[in-house]
Amino acid sequence: MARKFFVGGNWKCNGTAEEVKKIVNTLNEAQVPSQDVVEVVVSPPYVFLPLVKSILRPDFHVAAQNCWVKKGGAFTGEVSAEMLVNLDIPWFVGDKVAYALAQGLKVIACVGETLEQREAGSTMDVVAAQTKAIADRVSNWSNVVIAYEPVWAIGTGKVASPAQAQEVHDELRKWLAKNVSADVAATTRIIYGGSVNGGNCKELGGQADVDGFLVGGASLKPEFIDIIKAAEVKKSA
Ligand SMILES: O=C(CO)COP(=O)(O)O
Repeated sequence: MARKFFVGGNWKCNGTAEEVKKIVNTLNEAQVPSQDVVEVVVSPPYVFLPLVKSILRPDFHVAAQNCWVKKGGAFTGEVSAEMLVNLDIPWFVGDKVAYALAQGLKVIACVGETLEQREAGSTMDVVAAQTKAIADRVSNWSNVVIAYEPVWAIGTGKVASPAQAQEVHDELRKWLAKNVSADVAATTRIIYGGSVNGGNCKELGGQADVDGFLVGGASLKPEFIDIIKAAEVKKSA
């Protein structure tokens, strides 16, 4: 079974209500490949989640950025995973993966090495250890997308080369085959994150084991549409 391309836009801590409406308008007006070809998820800051959910085109979905790790209660400022489920927020991106998964949210789980770890040659050990920590908590792999996100490439403008991304994604898939199952390895989307933009997305997306992207800075700009369209490179692959 072919893996459907996945493009996540992680808005992090950005935007005013007006800016958010403008981004959503741009997304809503865009001509992009159909849902059969690409799955698109955007994660606005919490305060904008209901707004974005109410105005975003129905073929795109929203993700919450992180959640509280227990049931609700007297925890100032926290938002529990149960509240997200109650509001029909389907996706989650952040580091509280175990709790989000336990509540039935679909998660984008992030792994990746620092520059020091890459230079020391320990990328795969680091990625394997982080993936194991996630795998230990997953019972339903269809709810998981793994983002390999080298820390040194996040928000730096220093993107991994297509060969670097492919090498790590390939190794990560082999890890899944050995430690989880051949089926999970074949079907789990492994997406690349770290300074993806409209200029580098096609070459990265053309790599056999790059199943999409987790995009930060460029997801706030119109070039996010080009990144979504990079899904088309898989058609000719
Ligand atoms: O961290 C990221 C997405 O979660 C990547 O961010 P940038 O695309 O800004 O490097």
